[in-house]
Amino acid sequence: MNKNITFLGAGSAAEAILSGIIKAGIVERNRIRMTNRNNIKRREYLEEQYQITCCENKEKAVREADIIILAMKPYDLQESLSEIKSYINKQQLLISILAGVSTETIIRELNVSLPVIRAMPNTSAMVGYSATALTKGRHADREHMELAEELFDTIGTTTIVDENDMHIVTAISGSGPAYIYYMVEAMESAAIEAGLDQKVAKELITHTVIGAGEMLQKTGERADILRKKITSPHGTTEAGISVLEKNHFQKIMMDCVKNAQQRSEELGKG
Ligand SMILES: NC(=O)C1=CN([C@@H]2O[C@H](COP(=O)(O)OP(=O)(O)OC[C@H]3O[C@@H](n4cnc5c(N)ncnc54)[C@H](OP(=O)(O)O)[C@@H]3O)[C@@H](O)[C@H]2O)C=CC1
Ligand SMILES: O=C(O)[C@@H]1CCC=N1
Repeated sequence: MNKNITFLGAGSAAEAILSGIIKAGIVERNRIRMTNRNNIKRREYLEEQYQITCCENKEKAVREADIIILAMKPYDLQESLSEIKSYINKQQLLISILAGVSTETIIRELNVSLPVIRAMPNTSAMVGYSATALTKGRHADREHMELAEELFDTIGTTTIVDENDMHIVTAISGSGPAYIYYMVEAMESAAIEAGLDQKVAKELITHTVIGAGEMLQKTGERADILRKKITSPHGTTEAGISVLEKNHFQKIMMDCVKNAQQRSEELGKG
């Protein structure tokens, strides 16, 4: 990809994407720039770790970019856009990964008919497994979307969705890895409490999660069917699941997703 890419924001989401892009080798390192608000140590770490250019000067980084990736927190958006507003031009593509924030909000804040793509990746980008959802703003065309797909395909899968669906998408695949990690934390605690070595527990649980994911993908079976195949009558799985059922685990998970979705909606309102 013969494009200069500038990240505005150098936190965990930006690093996950950066790391995936670099591993894929789709963009030369000297074409990638990263800026943040003021954390110099973070910029030094990223420069050393990835051999890219990190800078404080946003003007040069933005003016020379073909693709600008917004990766700051939603509440830092206004300040960030006001800093770069005068350096942006319509030939550039702006990709926002901000939870909740619509393409219209960005277009309005910039007051320019700029192509904007909204993306919701997740941190599994770091290992090439992001499930990224993409949607385009009103000034973006097919070519812009294809460019965004080309970029995000290097860090996992891409799915085009309606912008109205971005809140629920953020709740399931943006935040989703955290729910899995939370469950893994509890499984590890139970294993250690039962006397299992921590390393052994981690190894077994990690492969269990990977295996379950692969089963969902490769068999194409519904989750409830796969679950039932493990649940022998009067067996251990039934005993375990009965506690989840008694404690309304599925309702809790649904509430968890709904709350995340609502939070995305709130973030979008500013
Ligand atoms: N974490 C995740 O799993 C995912 C996050 N997202 C989205 O990505 C965004 C970033 O999240 P995350 O990486 O977790 O957050 P972090 O807090 O880790 O990073 C935020 C970054 O934004 C920088 N920043 C703040 N203000 C400005 C500014 N004015 N100009 C340039 N950079 C600025 C910060 O710099 P400094 O440190 O100097 O203050 C920091 O590098 C959020 O909008 C989130 O919704 C999307 C998908 C997944
Ligand atoms: O927690 C957040 O707000 C971000 C968006 C999706 C994942 N992390």
